[in-house]
Amino acid sequence: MDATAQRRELRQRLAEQRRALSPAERIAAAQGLRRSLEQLPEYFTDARVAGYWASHGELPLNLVIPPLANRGQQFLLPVIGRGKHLRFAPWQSGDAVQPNRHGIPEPAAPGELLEPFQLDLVLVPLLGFDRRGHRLGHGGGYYDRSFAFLNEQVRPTEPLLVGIAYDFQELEIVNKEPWDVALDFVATNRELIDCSMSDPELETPA
Ligand SMILES: Nc1nc2c(c(=O)[nH]1)N(C=O)[C@@H](CNc1ccc(C(=O)N[C@@H](CCC(=O)O)C(=O)O)cc1)CN2
Ligand SMILES: Nc1ncnc2c1ncn2[C@@H]1O[C@H](COP(=O)(O)OP(=O)(O)OP(=O)(O)O)[C@@H](O)[C@H]1O
Repeated sequence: MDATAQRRELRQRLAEQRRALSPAERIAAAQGLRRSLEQLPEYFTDARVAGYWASHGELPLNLVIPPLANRGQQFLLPVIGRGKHLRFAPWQSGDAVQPNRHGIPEPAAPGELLEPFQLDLVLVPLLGFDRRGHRLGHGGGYYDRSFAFLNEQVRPTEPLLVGIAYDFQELEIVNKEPWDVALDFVATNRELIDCSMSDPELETPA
């Protein structure tokens, strides 16, 4: 099996595993995720926090989003733009949404669209991750394209990228492609992982 077929099979296995969770497991995970994010000071202080509308069995952010508004922080959802670039629209509970081309809700009539560099903290959806912060997504390359500018900067910087995942989405090694943008942290239902602290032994030789 070639590398592309392997990646496809891995994506399928991870997506199925996620979809097979019971409602009780999903609720428990959402509570665990909130506790993990509460370990991250930026979650309490950053002015502009982007997330996602959970679909395909993704870990729900519904316990993570409401406290932001209470603290006066802005929450934003991704909007698919031209050339597979993401922009981000402020969204509050009750604001109208409409499905994008993948069937995922996005703000229907955004008053304002922010560019990725204008964000402070981004909660990034993913299918698989490793402790170095390498990420396996749905294969659309949306996040890699939109945050490619971070690869020319010393990390961590703003925006801070925090992958959001169930613990079983952790992989030993996610092979890095040249265009991949690494995550600074991963927050799971069990822990907050600081990817800059990852064991250098895990680094693949150049
Ligand atoms: N909740 C959420 N919103 C998001 C993302 C995400 O991963 N999760 N994205 C992250 O990039 C962007 C949308 N990208 C997506 C890319 C592919 C698929 C998808 O369903 N792909 C199919 C296979 C490809 C296809 O035929 O479209 C699949 O995985 O079954 C969904 C979203 C922006 N919004
Ligand atoms: N900065 C970039 N410029 C041009 N093409 C890119 C860039 N980043 C990614 N791509 C393209 O997007 C495709 C998908 O990339 P990849 O498999 O890493 O997506 P992903 O991170 O899994 O998806 P997503 O970010 O949507 O969740 C790649 O085949 C690559 O050609």
